[in-house]
Amino acid sequence: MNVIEVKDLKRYFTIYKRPPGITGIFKSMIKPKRIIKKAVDGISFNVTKGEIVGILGPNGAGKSTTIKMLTGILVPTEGIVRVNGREPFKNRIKNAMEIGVVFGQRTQLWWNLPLRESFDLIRTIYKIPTEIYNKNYKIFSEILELDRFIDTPVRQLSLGQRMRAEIGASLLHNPKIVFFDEPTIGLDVVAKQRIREFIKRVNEKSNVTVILTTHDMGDIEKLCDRIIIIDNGKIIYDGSINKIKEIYAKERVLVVDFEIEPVDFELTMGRVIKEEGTRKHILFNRDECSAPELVNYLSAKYSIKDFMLKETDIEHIIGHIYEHKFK
Ligand SMILES: Nc1ncnc2c1ncn2[C@@H]1O[C@H](COP(=O)(O)OP(=O)(O)OP(=O)(O)O)[C@@H](O)[C@H]1O
Repeated sequence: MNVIEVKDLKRYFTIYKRPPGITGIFKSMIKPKRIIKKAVDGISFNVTKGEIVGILGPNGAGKSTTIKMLTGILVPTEGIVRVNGREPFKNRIKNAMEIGVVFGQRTQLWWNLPLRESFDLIRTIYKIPTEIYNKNYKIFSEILELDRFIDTPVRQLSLGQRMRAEIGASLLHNPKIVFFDEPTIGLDVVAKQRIREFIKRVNEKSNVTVILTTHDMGDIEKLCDRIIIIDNGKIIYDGSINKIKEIYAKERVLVVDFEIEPVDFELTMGRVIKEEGTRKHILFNRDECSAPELVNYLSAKYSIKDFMLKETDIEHIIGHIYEHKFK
């Protein structure tokens, strides 16, 4: 069953550009220069109940704009968007009752109130029956350890504590779908793990559909069955992570430590994807050359201290897709 349906969805913004300098100010007063920014430019996808879908893309790709249309915050310029069978921007209140939303950079909690009172307000706003509230709070608190800071004002919470609180808060009313915009941004490794564990558990136990945007490949690998990659407002990949890995399975990375920084470094096979002092990460395709061939080539020209062969990880793969587009 599709809980989200998106068809040829577009959102354009009109931006007024002012030429530089004083003359620019006058010019823009007489005839402002209008530019249409196609933030989301005709995307289509469906999501079925219980899926965890990661929306990925470089900065400015259109991820947040997509989430904002799905949650009813933004009205689309064109196209169809349905969440739980409704158009979110037309049914904002009904929609809000059935979804949970966390924008990593913003808070839905009351800054000056202790967390407990923020939760109480959410219980009242969403009319959550006491029994459900108590049950959810108990489960969430166990994994997210909310009791440790439930009486602390939100403004005094650390980023990790606040994100645990935000994610717990977004699920108190048993939403069918949750939207997380960068839920682990700025968190340390342990806090990230705890949040991922929690999302996974709620998804498995309650079959909640999860849509998340992230730049963190750990979130993607640990959580998502499926990824949608957006670039320039268009979908360039929609499918499983495994499929992407298979496509890129022929690629390997040779990490080479040189004795000294090579002068006029040249490569006739593969390409450098990362440099750290005298260490270079060279990506090559096994169909085009073998690792020994590459090592022989390099050692004939430069002085090599050490080398190591690596599978391409998801971070490299996604970076590659962003740079070259998916074919
Ligand atoms: N209100 C707005 N007015 C004008 N342009 C906007 C507005 N909101 C977004 N944009 C533009 O639309 C494009 C997509 O923005 P969006 O925030 O959706 O990107 P994103 O993929 O979420 O990026 P990031 O990873 O940096 O958060 C960007 O070029 C952005 O500048």
